[in-house]
Amino acid sequence: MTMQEIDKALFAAAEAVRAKAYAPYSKFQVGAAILADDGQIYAGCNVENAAYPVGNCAEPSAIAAMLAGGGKRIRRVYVTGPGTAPVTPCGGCRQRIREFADPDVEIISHGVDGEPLVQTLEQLLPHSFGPDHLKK
Ligand SMILES: O=c1ccn([C@H]2C[C@H](O)[C@@H](CO)O2)c(=O)[nH]1
Repeated sequence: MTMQEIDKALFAAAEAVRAKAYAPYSKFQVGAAILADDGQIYAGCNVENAAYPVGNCAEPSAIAAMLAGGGKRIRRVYVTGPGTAPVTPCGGCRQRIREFADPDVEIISHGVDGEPLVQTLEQLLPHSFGPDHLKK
């Protein structure tokens, strides 16, 4: 598969799961799709809650799907949401992606009425703290 075909598949997976997002409070449905080290695509949506702070973003849902499906490392991420502005992962999600991705992994942020924005994890989360820091 070419990179273009991979991104097309990631976009389609993010959009398919975004339609199922549970976002009755913000009405801001988000989908995230991960290409994992096993070659599979794993997707997840945001899941809000009446107790607002315990809702979760689409990215951790996709990470959970990856782990449940047998994937171990993140090779590429595609995030879709409403509007024209690129839907970039929030700070907490950048750190969650960091746990499973190398610094050069590209994250594509796409407000579906606008253009996709491609950035590396290093760009989104410079000088990050990660698992290596805990190794003696
Ligand atoms: O990258 C993002 C940004 C926002 N949201 C969700 C959280 C919340 O449910 C809604 C509005 O912030 O969008 C995500 O899932 N991922």
